[in-house]
Amino acid sequence: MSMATVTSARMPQNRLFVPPGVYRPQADTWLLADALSREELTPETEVLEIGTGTGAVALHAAARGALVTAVDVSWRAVIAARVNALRQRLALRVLHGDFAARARGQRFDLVLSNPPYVPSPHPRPPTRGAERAWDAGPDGRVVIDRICSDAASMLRPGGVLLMVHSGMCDARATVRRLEGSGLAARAVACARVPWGPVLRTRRAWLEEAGLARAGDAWEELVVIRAQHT
Ligand SMILES: C[S@@+](CC[C@H](N)C(=O)[O-])C[C@H]1O[C@@H](n2cnc3c(N)ncnc32)[C@H](O)[C@@H]1O
Repeated sequence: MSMATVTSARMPQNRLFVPPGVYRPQADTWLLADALSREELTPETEVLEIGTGTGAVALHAAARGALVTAVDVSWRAVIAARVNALRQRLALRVLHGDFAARARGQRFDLVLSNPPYVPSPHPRPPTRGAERAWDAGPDGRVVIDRICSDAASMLRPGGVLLMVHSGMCDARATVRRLEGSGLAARAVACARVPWGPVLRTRRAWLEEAGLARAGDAWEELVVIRAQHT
């Protein structure tokens, strides 16, 4: 597994429309995009991006010719992704809603996600507001666990899930869960990034919850790749 230098070199970030309340693409976005760059895509490859935000990663796949569907619970994100697709003249189907409801009954060759993964003192993730992009319950795994549970049914045989999340929310548990549903899973990339403002404001709670040690200032991001056998 390589420790990546995360760059936005492959992504036209300056051309992205990022309205207030929509997740601004950052290190985790680029790490997922880098992992995506290593996957083979053809015009027949059907891709689903769960939690598309601005559509940055989905558009990266669309620019390589894949047939891409993106889904997000946030209407603002849906509109941003549609605007960004129009601006870049790329075909992208953007659906509003929870991924499980919108992907039900469909199978994809590639499922991508940079889901909410920040541990939060609140027992349940928020149902509205910008925090929906990062807050994921006390262990940071509420959405990750749901994606793990649904991965096998969303993928075609041979299909691949690429999911990025924080080392703080137990990447090994993700690998175990995915393997438990019959997928071959491993970490394929990681990057160390400085704590952002959300983690910094939660320092006392994270330390008390045993998710961080005093003085921690760097977070490890991990991309898990899981293949349907
Ligand atoms: C960390 S942001 C990632 C955005 C974008 N993919 C990126 O990497 O820049 C997570 C996104 O997931 C969306 N989201 C959260 N829960 C979701 C769910 N259950 N179904 C679909 N989208 C969800 C949020 O609204 C947010 O846009």
